[in-house]
Amino acid sequence: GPDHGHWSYADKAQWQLEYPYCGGQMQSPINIDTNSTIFSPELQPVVLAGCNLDPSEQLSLMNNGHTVVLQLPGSLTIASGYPQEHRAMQLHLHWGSPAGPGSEHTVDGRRYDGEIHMVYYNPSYESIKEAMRQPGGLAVLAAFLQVGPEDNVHYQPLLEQLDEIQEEGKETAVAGFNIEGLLPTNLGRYYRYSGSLTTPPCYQTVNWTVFNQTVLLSKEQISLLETTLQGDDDKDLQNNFRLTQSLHGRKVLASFQ
Ligand SMILES: NS(=O)(=O)c1c(F)c(F)c(SCCc2ccc(C(=O)O)cc2)c(F)c1NC1CCCCCCC1
Ligand SMILES: [Zn+2]
Repeated sequence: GPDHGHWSYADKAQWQLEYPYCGGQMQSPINIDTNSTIFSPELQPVVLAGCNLDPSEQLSLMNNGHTVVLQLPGSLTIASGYPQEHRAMQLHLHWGSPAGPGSEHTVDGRRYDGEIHMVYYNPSYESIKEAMRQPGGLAVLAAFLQVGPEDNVHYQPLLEQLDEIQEEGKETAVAGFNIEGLLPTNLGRYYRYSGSLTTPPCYQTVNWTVFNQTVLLSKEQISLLETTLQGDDDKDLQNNFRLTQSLHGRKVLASFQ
C-alpha cells in the first residue's frame, strides 16, 4: 500500500509535518452537528451489489498495526447512492479501549464505541493509486458500532479470527460472507460530506457517507476488539481514532429530516 511509514495515533499532531494534506481544510473525521445539517432529498438510499460473497472465496484479514483490514473484491460495488458506481477496496474498524469509546466521527459531540469504514474507489480512474489522489476518487461508507444486548452474528467471521492476528503484520484468511450484514439495516438515512482519509497521507478525496442508524454488537464483541490486537512495538492497539477536524465552512448534507 501507500507509504504509511512510522506514524502513530500518539503523534497525530505531527502528521502534517510529514504529510502536508493532514493540515488541509477538508479533513476527516468531523463532528456532525445535527442542527446544522442540510436536508437533501436527492440523496438516494445506498444500495450495494455483489456483497453476498461465496464461502469458497478467501478474504485477507490483516493487522496492519493501525487497524484490522479486510481486503474486499472489486466485484462488491456501490450500485446507487453515489453519482457513479464505486468498487470496494477494503474495510477496517476504529475502536477505543475499556476506558472509553473510539469512533472517529461524533454526532452532537457524542463519540460511539467504534466505527466501521468500507472503502471504495471510483473505477473511472486508471488505478486505485490514481483514484485516491483525485477529488471524488474515494467513497467511504461509515457506520457507528454501539454496545447492544446480544452478539452480532455478522461480525463473528471477523472477530473470531482476531486472535490469529494479534501481532502487527499478521494476516489470516476469512471465508466469504454477506458483507452487507456488517452495515445497519437502514441504508437510506445518512449524512454526506466531502472530506479526507483519516490517516496519513490524509488525501482530501473522500466522499463520506455516515449512516444514521448504528450497528449493535455485544459488550463481549466490543471488548474483544478493544483488547486483542497489538500495534507498533507490541503495545495494545487501542484508541485508533483521529480527533475531529474543523469543517472550515463545509456543509454536511442529510438524506433524511
Ligand atoms: N479511515 S481511513 O480510511 O482513512 C484508514 C485509516 F484510518 C487507517 F488507519 C488505515 S490503516 C493505516 C494506513 C495503511 C497502513 C497499511 C496499508 C497497507 O499495508 O496497505 C494501507 C494503509 C487505512 F488503511 C485506512 N484506509 C485506507 C487509507 C490508506 C490509503 C488508501 C487505501 C484505502 C484506504
Ligand atoms: Zn477508517
